[in-house]
Amino acid sequence: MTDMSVSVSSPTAAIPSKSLPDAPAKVIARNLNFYYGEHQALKNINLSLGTNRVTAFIGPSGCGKSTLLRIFNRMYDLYPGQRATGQLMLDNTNILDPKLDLNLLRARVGMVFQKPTPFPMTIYENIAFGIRLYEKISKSEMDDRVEKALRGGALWNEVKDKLNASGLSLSGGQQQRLCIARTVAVRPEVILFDEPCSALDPISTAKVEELIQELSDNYTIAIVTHNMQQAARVSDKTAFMYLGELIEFDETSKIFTSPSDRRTQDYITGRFG
Ligand SMILES: Nc1ncnc2c1ncn2[C@@H]1O[C@H](COP(=O)(O)OP(=O)(O)OP(=O)(O)O)[C@@H](O)[C@H]1O
Repeated sequence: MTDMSVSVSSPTAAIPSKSLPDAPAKVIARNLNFYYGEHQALKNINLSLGTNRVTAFIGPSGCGKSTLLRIFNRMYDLYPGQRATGQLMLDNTNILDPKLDLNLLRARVGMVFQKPTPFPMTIYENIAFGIRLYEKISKSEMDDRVEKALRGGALWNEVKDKLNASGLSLSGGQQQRLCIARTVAVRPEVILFDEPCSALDPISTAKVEELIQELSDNYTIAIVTHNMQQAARVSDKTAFMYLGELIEFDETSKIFTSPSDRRTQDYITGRFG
């Protein structure tokens, strides 16, 4: 771990906490474009997500961060008129292949949304439900998997005595950790976080950030955030996007201390966005 001092005078930048060696790519985007009907929302994106690394996506509202995240698990497929071109590889799988089994893709690439969205069922069932979609296992194996997932979501100690209570009875921060546990339960390889803390208080935010760092031991993570400090705290690499383009993509410490592009510097120092 290398602590870097922030050389850019900034109201928003924080001290990047880690600098790890490059990891092999888990996801690679080459000349990736995305269209909402006629509107081109992403222009020629080239980047890779390192295996078991955290990649943060930052940039002003409307620059295409969520659009990019939603391509990684083909979420856009649910909506007519939306299409991607170019290449997007998950290991040797072409994510954009029209013949791809989307259920399997979404088991490999899980997603946690901005607003906690537990299913209206018990805490136990919130976890078991997703596992049952993919696997047939005994009750005792399921009990085990549910416990492991809730531990993975850093929630087990808080809910172990009330697994039959409704997921909706939990606090917002607990609900978000339940959603993370639910995602982890199906053993994905990649986890996408779309502004996962924007509805949470600072204590819950800290817990989720800590959890994201722990999860990066075993999962490749992409996170969209408006919070500069959060990007600096949790990510290894940061991508700055602007008007549908990837402007700069580098080590998080580099982006927050000596960005190469003027627009990145202006954004992280709060001059626009
Ligand atoms: N369903 C949609 N139909 C048409 N255009 C859309 C749709 N969703 C997003 N867009 C447009 O695509 C562009 C990128 O939007 P996107 O939501 O990806 O940006 P973002 O960087 O995630 O923004 P924010 O930080 O506000 O969430 C914007 O110009 C937006 O208006």
